Amino acid sequence: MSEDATPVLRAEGLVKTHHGEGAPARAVRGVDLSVARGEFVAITGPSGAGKSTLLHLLGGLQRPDEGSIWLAGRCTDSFSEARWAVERRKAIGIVFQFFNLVSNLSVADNVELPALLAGVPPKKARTGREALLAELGLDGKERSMPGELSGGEQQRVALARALVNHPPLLLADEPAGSLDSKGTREVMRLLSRFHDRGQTIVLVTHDARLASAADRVISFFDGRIADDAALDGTPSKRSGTSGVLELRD
Ligand SMILES: Nc1ncnc2c1ncn2[C@@H]1O[C@H](COP(=O)(O)OP(=O)(O)OP(=O)(O)O)[C@@H](O)[C@H]1O
Repeated sequence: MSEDATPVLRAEGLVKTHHGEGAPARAVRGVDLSVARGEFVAITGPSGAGKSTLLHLLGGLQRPDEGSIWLAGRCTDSFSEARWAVERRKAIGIVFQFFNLVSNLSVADNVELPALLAGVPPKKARTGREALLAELGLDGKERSMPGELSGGEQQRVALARALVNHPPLLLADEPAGSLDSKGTREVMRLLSRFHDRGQTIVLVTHDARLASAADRVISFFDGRIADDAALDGTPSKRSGTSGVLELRD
């Protein structure tokens, strides 16, 4: 297999049960998934289906009870927490619903931090930060603190932070979930723009309209993939009826 044909992300047999106060929640019940370089995959489904848990497993933020994950062909089974942290810094950008910016760091420092932690020389980190913030319409906000920005602006800072190390994979967990309709449109437009330039994206959303920005939509239900369809009309391997029309209606 040539290097380009190696999936950016592959998962096999993922299972995850949460043990909280109440009954155990079987959030992910056996997921196989392969994401090719340059794909924009949306994972959509109802609240509680297990979407966020799946994304957390894919980004190494939680460990599966069973199953394996490969990043660019490298099996992560033996990764320590520290190794996963390094991978997230270099190979995986993540944006969350509530931005997760460091509140006592400026916009500039929030975006530069992952680059500096990855060993990028300060001058190069600054150049990268400046280019991304300009691209995301945030030049002039470098010295602002996150709390001084609108939700949409904070999410754009989070996007800049996620992309500053040019990770092969971007994971997005309900990135528009706490934004108004203008902020939602903006985030989706930006995700589409980065995808057009080759960024591989896995987006989790309960909103089927947002999912239609992707070129492949996975319907997630009760911890399992119920349907997996490319939006170019390619028939689903998992069901006789494509989920595309339902999602676009
Ligand atoms: N840390 C946790 N401890 C206990 N149960 C959890 C935990 N995280 C998630 N769950 C449970 O696991 C199931 C799946 O949750 P998850 O957040 O993955 O679903 P989701 O599809 O992302 O939902 P939503 O769209 O509402 O965010 C739910 O029953 C949830 O209550």
